[in-house]
Amino acid sequence: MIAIIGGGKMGEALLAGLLATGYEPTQVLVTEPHPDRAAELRERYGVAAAPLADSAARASTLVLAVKPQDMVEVLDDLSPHLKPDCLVVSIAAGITTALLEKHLPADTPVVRAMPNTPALVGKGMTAVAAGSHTGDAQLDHAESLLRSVGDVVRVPEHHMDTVTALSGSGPAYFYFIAETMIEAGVAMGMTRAAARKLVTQTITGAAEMLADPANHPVVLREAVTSPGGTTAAAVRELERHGVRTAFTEAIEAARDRSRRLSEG
Ligand SMILES: NC(=O)C1=CN([C@@H]2O[C@H](COP(=O)(O)OP(=O)(O)OC[C@H]3O[C@@H](n4cnc5c(N)ncnc54)[C@H](O)[C@@H]3O)[C@@H](O)[C@H]2O)C=CC1
Ligand SMILES: O=C(O)[C@@H]1CCC=N1
Repeated sequence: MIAIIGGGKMGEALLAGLLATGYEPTQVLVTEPHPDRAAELRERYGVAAAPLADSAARASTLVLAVKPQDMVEVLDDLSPHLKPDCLVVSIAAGITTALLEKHLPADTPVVRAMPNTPALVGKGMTAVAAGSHTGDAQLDHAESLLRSVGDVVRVPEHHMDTVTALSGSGPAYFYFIAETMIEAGVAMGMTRAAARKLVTQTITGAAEMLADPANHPVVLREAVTSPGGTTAAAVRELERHGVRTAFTEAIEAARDRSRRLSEG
């Protein structure tokens, strides 16, 4: 039995992914304090909602999908009820395996994971790191659960705040760029629908080319940049406005925020 604690955006994405890859609704429990939301998940997926103590007592794997700020309270509440040898997987930004272990029974195997919202369409990118009592088989199990919503890589835990800043928050950066490009098209007189179509297909196509490891981003950009042409004019403006530095500092800010989230 798997229990998902927190039926928000990411909890639902994981729930949908598990069911889509062969788990039965009877094998999954959800703990969600908002009754309307719990009812919605029950109706949409046919899974049972359970109080935290029941989920902790029945599940052999717990997936913690609550906000980092709620994590310590949730750990303290579930800890006395936890089934022996239960694997605890947290997807919360910034919450270290050391913090999880401190608030769980001694020797509890934990995995810290960082997915992203494209998990909702099966195209997530998740990084995982094991805690100090987690064996290979348990990490494999966590990885296979998360593979139900996309790709998974293993990283040393000291990289998890950087992962959070790159791929965890990353979709928001691309939406920010998309929004800006669409509005630029609208400002130049295009309909929003037409600008959106152009921008969306451009991002999709560019992402597919970038996915081939043989294609370096600089080489791809050079191929678009005709001598004396339009792209060179655009890139010169991006450099003049310090967009490269802005992105680097934005990603550093996300990493630093992730680091601070463990401090409460
Ligand atoms: N949204 C994102 O792009 C990503 C979020 N995360 C992490 O996933 C976690 C959840 O994020 P979202 O799904 O975006 O948030 P959300 O706010 O949509 O979901 C959190 C859910 O937890 C529930 N909850 C609150 N207290 C609870 C308790 N005591 N017991 C059980 N459930 C409780 C809330 O009612 C809510 O439905 C966070 O820790 C976040 O850092 C990780 C990767 C990406
Ligand atoms: O913004 C956040 O804190 C969460 C973690 C990564 C993406 N969203």
